[in-house]
Amino acid sequence: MPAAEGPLVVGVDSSTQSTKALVVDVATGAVVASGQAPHTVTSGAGRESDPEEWYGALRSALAQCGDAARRAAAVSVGGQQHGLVTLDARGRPVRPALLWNDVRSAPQARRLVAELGGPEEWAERFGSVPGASFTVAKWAWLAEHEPDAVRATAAVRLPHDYLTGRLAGGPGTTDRGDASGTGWWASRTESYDEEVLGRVGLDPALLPRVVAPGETAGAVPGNDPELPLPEGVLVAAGTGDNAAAALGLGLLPGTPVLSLGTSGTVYAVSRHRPADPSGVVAGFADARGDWLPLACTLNCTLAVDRIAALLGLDREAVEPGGTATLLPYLDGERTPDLPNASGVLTGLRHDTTGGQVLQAAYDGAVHALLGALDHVLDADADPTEPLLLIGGGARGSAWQQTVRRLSGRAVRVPRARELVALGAAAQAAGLLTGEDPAAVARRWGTTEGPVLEAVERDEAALERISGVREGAGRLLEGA
Ligand SMILES: Nc1ncnc2c1ncn2[C@@H]1O[C@H](COP(=O)(O)OP(=O)(O)O)[C@@H](O)[C@H]1O
Ligand SMILES: O=C(CO)[C@@H](O)[C@H](O)COP(=O)(O)O
Repeated sequence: MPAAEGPLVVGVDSSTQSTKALVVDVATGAVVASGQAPHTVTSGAGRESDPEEWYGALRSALAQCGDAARRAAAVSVGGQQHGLVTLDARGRPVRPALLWNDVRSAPQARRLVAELGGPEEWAERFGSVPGASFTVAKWAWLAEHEPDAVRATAAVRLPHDYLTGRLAGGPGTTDRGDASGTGWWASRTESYDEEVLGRVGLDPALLPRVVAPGETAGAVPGNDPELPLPEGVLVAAGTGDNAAAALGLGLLPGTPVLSLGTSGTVYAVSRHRPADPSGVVAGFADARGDWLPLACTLNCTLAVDRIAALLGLDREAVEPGGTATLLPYLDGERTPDLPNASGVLTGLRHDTTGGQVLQAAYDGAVHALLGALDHVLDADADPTEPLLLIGGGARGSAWQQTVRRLSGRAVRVPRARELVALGAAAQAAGLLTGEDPAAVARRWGTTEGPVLEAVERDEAALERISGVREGAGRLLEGA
């Protein structure tokens, strides 16, 4: 790894499957050390993860960075959005966190939307119509199913809040980007909404202070001998992982991003506060003071990898042609809003090959994301602007070619791999230098990488998938 010129900062990505840490040179953006450690996520009815394990993974990822982490001057955490972390009076988790992809809270979300004025009112006031992923629905689920856990809760946090709190100590903070995915932070007023909190019986005193963009969350007190960071390291506000990636790309309004990770997301930065009553677009805030309209699917890389495993194929062993259509809703789905759906495979013939079925899985996953692309972009966005492709899946040729064929747009694949961790690093760098974190990332050249030229959009495949989705009707609603 290259020698450092400037001060060093640490950027952390605590996502669904793992924690990744990068030590980055503020002067050049060079990654001088990195580490990664996995998380355990439950399978079955729900999706839960132990916050203590995330902190262990953070310590382990930092330890892999060796001496570089011990020389860092600032740190920041980007975390998976929406997860409900409940802490007791001593700051310990009351129970495992309920994650963004846990669909058990779908009935609570529907009830809340109906009780508080319907989708238009939610979109106008909160920027989003909450589904099962939103923290408010998870809290309502917990109150209904585990009232003892709710009674034992002295603090409510999001995943990045929890880790930021473990690093900085103190009473706890969050930021506008991650707060905007809770369903109790109103984008209209940029503050916690007492009416919705009252409705779900959550005392606002249990929530963290929302620090302003550029404000510090504190400094590492140096009381954890197993944390390989020096005492006094500044801790930046941190944010949700998608908002962190937007920082890491130095994103300007109108440039679309498609992220292929555990979740699939499509988003853009906007100067206008989003308010989509259809619920397709979540009207998140970004980490700088703008907005981040975003659509998210539950079934992306893990679902396609699972189909490849079922077929006994390598994930790249796709074949063109055929009539197979696959809706890969293995975990239920969020976009479209079908929390109880399961996967659907149709259009099989005697000559259908396994490779064609695998290609159909990629097509189904990408179709859901591209369907939301026009909704996240402002009317003035330039349609010739290349789509930025990021996340673990962006490294795969089958993913790249599927996005290219179904979008009809040019696709840029940044060489920089960990955009969430880089965005957190840029936020930490901004805290040190006073620069805008997105400008830091642009200075680092994080979007540099090959551009795949646009090809003609495969309208026939898109229409076939839309037709199957419409025709599947009640099949997709059942448990
Ligand atoms: N070379 C690759 N080709 C295609 N997919 C990949 C490749 N490497 C990793 N992936 C996929 O990326 C996923 C992880 O993406 P990542 O963005 O790191 O996850 P997370 O959303 O949890 O941060 C894995 O589940 C895997 O399917
Ligand atoms: O719920 C959302 C966005 O609203 C997800 O994007 C989560 O933030 C999880 O992200 P990854 O683990 O896939 O990065």
